[in-house]
Order: sequence, then structure tokens, then C-alpha cells
Amino acid sequence: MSLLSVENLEVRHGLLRAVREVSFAVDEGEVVAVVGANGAGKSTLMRAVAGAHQPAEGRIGLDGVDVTARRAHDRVAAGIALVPEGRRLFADLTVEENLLVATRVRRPGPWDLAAVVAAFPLLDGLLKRRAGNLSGGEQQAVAIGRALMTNPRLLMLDEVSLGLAPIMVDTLYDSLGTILSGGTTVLLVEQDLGRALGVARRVLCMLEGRVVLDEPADEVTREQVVEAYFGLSRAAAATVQEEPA
Ligand SMILES: Nc1ncnc2c1ncn2[C@@H]1O[C@H](COP(=O)(O)OP(=O)(O)OP(=O)(O)O)[C@@H](O)[C@H]1O
Repeated sequence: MSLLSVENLEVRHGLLRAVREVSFAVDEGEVVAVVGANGAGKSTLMRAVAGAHQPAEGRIGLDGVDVTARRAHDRVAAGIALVPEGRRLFADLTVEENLLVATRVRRPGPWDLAAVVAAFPLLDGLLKRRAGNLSGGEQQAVAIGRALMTNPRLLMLDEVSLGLAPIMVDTLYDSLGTILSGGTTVLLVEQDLGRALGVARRVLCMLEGRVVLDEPADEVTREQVVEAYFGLSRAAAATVQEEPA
């Protein structure tokens, strides 16, 4: 049985159908990358799975249990954790306090303060610092650590590399590599196609709210993903790529 199942999901912002007729499933231990252009619906999909945005239609299942009507904190308790775009830390709280906030709805499991610092060595020595005073990369590590502190069964990461220096992205992905190899089930929104295809076992591409490609990462070419990403025919996609910037 799949860990996460999304069936015929529709999520609206007012009249806008930001996610439409979306169905997919994620198996335990799978790492799935969600890619797509700006506005394709990736963040809205993640927020709906996390319970931050109620869908207009469809069903979200965790381990066969329908969680569609459950509130966000009940979904955390059930094992769904989201690292939102923009991180959303408590800027005036310390790193330690930000991490401990998550333990109010903590599931039993291996993640605690020491485990988070071990996974993200860049946080070593920063536990008593105000989160608002950290660099963007350090804040992102705290945001991922905060999600891990709940001992999630499904970890969703929305654009962890957004706005960060390449060297910091490398550092974060080094840490993520350790986490991913530990068997955590992950749904990852990533703009960098190379990175997405590098870490994920499956890639799911969204276009205007719909899933237009859902393939094993090692069976899909970069060209096929780009084609799905822009919604172009293969020939048209090649023309776009050849045009000078
Ligand atoms: N709070 C909101 N109110 C109204 N419309 C919204 C809101 N959030 C997103 N949208 C719209 O919903 C659509 C999907 O947005 P969403 O942020 O889910 O896409 P995305 O693929 O995550 O894009 P990005 O990479 O830019 O974050 C877009 O048309 C966006 O303008």
C-alpha cells in the first residue's frame, strides 16, 4: 500500500483552480521530485497535503487512512511534515526554541536536537542564536530540522534552495543526502532540474495545475521533463532552448 495517495485533487484560490484532477501515490521510502514552472501549482499541492489549504474536491490518504478532513496539526501528528517555501521561522526565538516548538505534536522516533545538529553540522554552536539573525542557508537548515523533529513519515520540502548561494545549496543537499538515504519518504519541490533528477527516484511535473508527467527519474530524459515543463511539443521545446537569451 502507498504511504501517500492523492486522488482527483482540486484546490482553488478563489475562482482559480490552482490544482486540478491531480492523482498520484508515493510509496514508503520513495523520494519524489515535483517540478514545474512558476505558478504551476506545486506549493498549493504541498499545502493541501499538509492541511494548510482545504481542497475543493478529491481525497488525500496516508497509509490508507483518509486525512482530507483533518486539520494541519492532526496531519503532523499522523506523520506529515511540510518545510514551506520561505521557511516561516519564529525570527525572535532561538534556533533551539524553533526546533522544540515542533515537539508539541511529535511522533516517537529518532529525531531530536542532537540528531538534527548531527545531520546539519552548520547548526553546531548556533542553538542559542536568534533565528532571525541567521543566514538564509542556516535558516533553511533550521526549517528542515524543525520538520524532522516531528519524526515525519512523509517529509515535504518546498524549494529548499530558493535564494541561497550555490555553495550553501550544496551543503544543504549533503545533509539531505544523509536524511534521504535513511529511508525517509520525501516529496520535494525543486526548481533545479539537475538536482531534482539527481536525488529523486521519481519525477512528477506539473503544468497549469495538472500533473503532465509522472515517471521514474532514471527512465526520463531531461528533454522530456523540459517538454512537459513548458507544455511544448519536442520540436518546439528544442527551438526555445536554441534561441539566444
Ligand atoms: N494565496 C493565493 N491567493 C491567490 N492565488 C494564489 C495564492 N497562492 C497561489 N496562487 C495562485 O495559484 C497558482 C499556483 O500557485 P503555486 O504557488 O501553487 O505555484 P507554484 O508551482 O508553487 O509556483 P512558484 O514556484 O512560483 O511557487 C498561481 O496562479 C498563483 O498565482
